[in-house]
Amino acid sequence: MHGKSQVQSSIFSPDIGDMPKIKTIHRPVGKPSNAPLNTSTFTGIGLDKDLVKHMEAKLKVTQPTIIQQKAIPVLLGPTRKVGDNVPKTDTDVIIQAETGSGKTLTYLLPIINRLIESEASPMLDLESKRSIGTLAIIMTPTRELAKQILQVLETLLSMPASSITGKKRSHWIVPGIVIGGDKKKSEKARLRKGVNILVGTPGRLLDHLQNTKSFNVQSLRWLVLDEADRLLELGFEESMTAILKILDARVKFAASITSANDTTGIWPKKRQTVLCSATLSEDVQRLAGTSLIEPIYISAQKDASNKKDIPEAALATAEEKHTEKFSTPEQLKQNYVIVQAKLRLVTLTALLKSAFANKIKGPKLPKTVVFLSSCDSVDFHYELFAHAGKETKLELSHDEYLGQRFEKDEEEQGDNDHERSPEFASGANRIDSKANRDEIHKAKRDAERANAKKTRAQLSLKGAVLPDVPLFRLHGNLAQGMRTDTYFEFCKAPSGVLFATDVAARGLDLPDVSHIIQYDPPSDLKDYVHRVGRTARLGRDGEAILFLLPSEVKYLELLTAQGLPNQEVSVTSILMTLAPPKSNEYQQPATDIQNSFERYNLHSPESMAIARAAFWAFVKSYATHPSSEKHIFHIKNLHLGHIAKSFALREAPSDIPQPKKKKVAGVRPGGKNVEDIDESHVVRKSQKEREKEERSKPKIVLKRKNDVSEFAVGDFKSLIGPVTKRKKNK
Ligand SMILES: Nc1ncnc2c1ncn2[C@@H]1O[C@H](COP(=O)(O)OP(=O)(O)OP(=O)(O)O)[C@@H](O)[C@H]1O
Repeated sequence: MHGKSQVQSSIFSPDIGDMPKIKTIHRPVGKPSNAPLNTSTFTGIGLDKDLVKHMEAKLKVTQPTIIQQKAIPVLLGPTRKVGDNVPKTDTDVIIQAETGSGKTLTYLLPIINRLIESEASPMLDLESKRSIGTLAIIMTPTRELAKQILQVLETLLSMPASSITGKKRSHWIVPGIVIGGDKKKSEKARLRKGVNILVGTPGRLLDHLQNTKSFNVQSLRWLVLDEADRLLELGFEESMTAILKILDARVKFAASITSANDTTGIWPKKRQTVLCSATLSEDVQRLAGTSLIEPIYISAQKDASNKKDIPEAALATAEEKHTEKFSTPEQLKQNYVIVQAKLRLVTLTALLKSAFANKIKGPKLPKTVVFLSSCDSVDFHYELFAHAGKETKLELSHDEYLGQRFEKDEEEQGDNDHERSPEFASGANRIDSKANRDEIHKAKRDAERANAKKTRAQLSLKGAVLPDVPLFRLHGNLAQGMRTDTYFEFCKAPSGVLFATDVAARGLDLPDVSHIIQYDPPSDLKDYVHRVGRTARLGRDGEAILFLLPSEVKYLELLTAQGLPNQEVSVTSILMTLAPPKSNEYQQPATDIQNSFERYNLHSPESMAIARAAFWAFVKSYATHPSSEKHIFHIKNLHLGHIAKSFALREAPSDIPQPKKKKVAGVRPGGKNVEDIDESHVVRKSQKEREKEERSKPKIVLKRKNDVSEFAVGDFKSLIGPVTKRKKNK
């Protein structure tokens, strides 16, 4: 693209005409549905007094939420005898509750409670405590979620001495973590010493089960699958099947342990498996196959399901009418906006600008997560918002720009050196050789790149587009250290924008997120629920908005069928926020923003390369929507020239990037583990396809139909599939 003169087209074109009218669910913002109840206490539902006191002091958690009230007594086991609904023996449990309703404490508290309860048992002497190995494993789909759970676990286990016995409680319970990206050697050493409650991601956990001899799981009593539907889905199937097989073979329960046997009666007699997610339904049993034994299903949903909100017409089949629908927090405001591709980028900018301009004066600072479909797109938007607007004004092609800059630099240099250099004084340097010019150019570009790399290695940046707003990014291609640090930094930040892939969609408890922007719709409907669930947590307010292209408007039907409420916001009302005070003129400011973004791309080969890679990643991830959504998301429906505009490119790039990934500071070179698979790279199947497949399989596995990796695609034709040619009449 460089060097070619490019046509700068307007982003505003005549009205796109009438849109099909889709019936959506209008639900007024309701009372918080995932907040703690004021009618119950933790001791009332059977938890140890010391543990409750400690939790109140450390986590400021005083009253249980609905799911905690329902599930904790069951998980505390039959010996506690709290409530009438506790089964007589420990059974497997499926827990389903809205995002941000405290599911982590729901399963952690009973496990810790049962461990500290048993510590007085003479059967569990100090020696056996040490040698007993891993008693609980908690599996999660992402490393950040594993770290978050470990943090909560460590906090809960830092209990002071008991007020009754004077002894320090829970000190013998050792928590630990095994995740991809961390050093295996140090994990091995910790496992050798003994980790009683282990949090991990499937790939690394399997690695240790296969290769770390000292990893003792013989006494395992709890296996928790957090975000279970995701773990039982595509991408994790091989690891999960292998893990369960190994655990089943190695866990020999009480028979192998003489001193710490089950006479205490406090721990489950055999392994208890707990599945947990906001998007689980009873049919997950079918996915989990033989790994669950007669599980009981505990849901936080009200008995009258939210199906009553769903227009009858949206429930297509009798089967669907009886299927549990997903639910989102009642206090969450959910909007959508239909935006033409050319206007996407300026609309996103307007939305962010207005959120930060208006709210910054309010009592609470805004904190926003923008979900994108690929790592490259995250990098592009992060870089763009961090650096655009700082460049010199430019209406030229890249080569013209460099040429002009060279002249300018020379003049500046000439001015500066005028007194010192006779050559400059005589103007001899102006007719410098081309070789010399190229050398200066190269040196300048190298310096620019070195600078850019330096800033990119930072965890957050501030740009000119959203002044004073720290910008973050999170995706699976970042180096692990940077991923972890960014996650913790964004948690701590009082305000900011996080550009992220679905790596941030599940389970992350990012404090005080006020806005969610789904700039690219998710490739799995369940992820819609998880993405919006990063806000409106634990009874707090929150707002989410979904961007749709005019050709994607039927996606609203899918949301409606799932009982997900949505209200339209017009694109004009968003762009209008760019207009100067007391004016309705928004087209010029929007055009200026678009132009400044395009100039930024033109200003260096590196920014251009990032934009082009993001463009192609977008197109490729578009191809990964499941077949049931192909009538909505099909590449044939995309106007590539307009999509290019949304990446601040003046034309759609004609070439597809080479398989070798560009090197960007902080980005991990090559090598993906299972848990790094970005959602965008996986072709998902429809519910029906999965069910059909599962019926024919006894096991946990779901086979990946077609893994479209970021670079697995050769050309545009291969993305849109085979085209049948008509035979020519001879
Ligand atoms: N009863 C409670 N009272 C106050 N705060 C709570 C309570 N239970 C949990 N929390 C806090 O609420 C936040 C959300 O909890 P958690 O991350 O477990 O939600 P979740 O249901 O697992 O969400 P997701 O489905 O998104 O994973 C955490 O910060 C947690 O400490």
